[in-house]
Amino acid sequence: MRLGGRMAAAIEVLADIEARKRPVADALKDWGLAHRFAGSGDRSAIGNLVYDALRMRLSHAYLMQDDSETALIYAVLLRQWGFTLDTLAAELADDKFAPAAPDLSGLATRDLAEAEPHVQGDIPDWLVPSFQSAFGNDWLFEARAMAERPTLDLRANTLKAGRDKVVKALERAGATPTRIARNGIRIPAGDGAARLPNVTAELSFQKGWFEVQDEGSQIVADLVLPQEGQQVLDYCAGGGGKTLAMAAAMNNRGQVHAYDADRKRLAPIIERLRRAGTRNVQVHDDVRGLKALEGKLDTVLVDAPCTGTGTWRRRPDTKWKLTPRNIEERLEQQRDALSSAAAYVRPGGTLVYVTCSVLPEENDRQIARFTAEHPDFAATTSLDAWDRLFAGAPKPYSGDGKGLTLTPARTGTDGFFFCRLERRA
Ligand SMILES: C[S@@+](CC[C@H](N)C(=O)[O-])C[C@H]1O[C@@H](n2cnc3c(N)ncnc32)[C@H](O)[C@@H]1O
Repeated sequence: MRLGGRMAAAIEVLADIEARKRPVADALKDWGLAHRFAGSGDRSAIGNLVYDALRMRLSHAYLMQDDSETALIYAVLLRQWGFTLDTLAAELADDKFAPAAPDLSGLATRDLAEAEPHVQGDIPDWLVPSFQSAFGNDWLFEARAMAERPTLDLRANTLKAGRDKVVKALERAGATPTRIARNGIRIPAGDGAARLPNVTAELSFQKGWFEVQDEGSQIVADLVLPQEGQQVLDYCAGGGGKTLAMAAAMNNRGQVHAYDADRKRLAPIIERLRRAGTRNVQVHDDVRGLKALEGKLDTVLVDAPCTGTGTWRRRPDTKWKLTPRNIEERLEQQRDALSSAAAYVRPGGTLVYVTCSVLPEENDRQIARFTAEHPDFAATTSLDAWDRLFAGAPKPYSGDGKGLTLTPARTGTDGFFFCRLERRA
């Protein structure tokens, strides 16, 4: 397919997402199934157009004075993919599938600096106060970085292979060590139609040498500081991203109990543990199986259900679907998960709270509420652990050194919040 056909396909997919309120991945997959002539390069270029359009939907619409799918896709090419009006016109000149160009004059005449701040930052207007509260004067800079394409991050599984070995195995894909996480590997996002390599098809992946995991997720798993021989509970284990990282950090010694209230989310963990060569993880899909652990564990991690604002780069559609009610629901779920999980921490043990959100409601304020309701727990500093583990690395946001917030702009990762609490002995 040429560019015009890819643009037309992206417009069709965007319209489908809007009309049927569908997840992007589902809409793209269906388009691929209905258009089997499209090759993998076409499909990933169409995916890039769709995701890029969603990341910067508001600012594109403002400059184009038009929020139609066609206007958004033209804006992607002219604002994000490096085309000029002339090079784009030349590229589409004899392409019969190219969608008719909308009015493009606004790109030259309108000034984004005159738009409302939330339009400049490509975030919903009602979230501006939360962003201001989280980042102060940096909020717009932070919001903009959340509208960029993310890198593909991997974690070397030290039970099977060191980072250097994985970097070498993935040299062709442009893999390099990450800046902060000690076992992290990064593959650049690429520009325009560039396709990310399918790393899970690599033999080294099948052999368990690495996992796909954002660097921020690796960092927070490291900050849990799981020690060899300890008893750890991953109370919201999901598919096991952090379970696997902690089990490897513990060098297969001690025990990680992995539990999730949702069996379907937990299911992939079995195959992942097998591939990774992990031998110190016990998976629980029934909370009754945790009864004997009450008050006994050294460390309990609550990687809480959250709005996922920290992952907007990867799932930009969720940015526009989020409602205040969703936040309220998540706050309740977080509160439940935290107070249930706290029961498993031994006196003198540690409770760790993590979200992949940057909203203070879900982070510092949730911790303040928890400690007010549970006076036997106190938040402790984590900045010293950060300095010890990641000396010389950029630092996360932190008002008091206790709650740490990672962001695309600050740490070059997805957005994450981390806070360690100690239970009085
Ligand atoms: C952010 S995800 C976990 C991601 C996972 N830790 C990882 O690193 O891949 C949050 C998980 O919490 C689970 N969850 C929500 N409420 C829970 C509760 N009250 N008890 C246990 N798990 C819960 C959800 O099913 C979901 O899988």
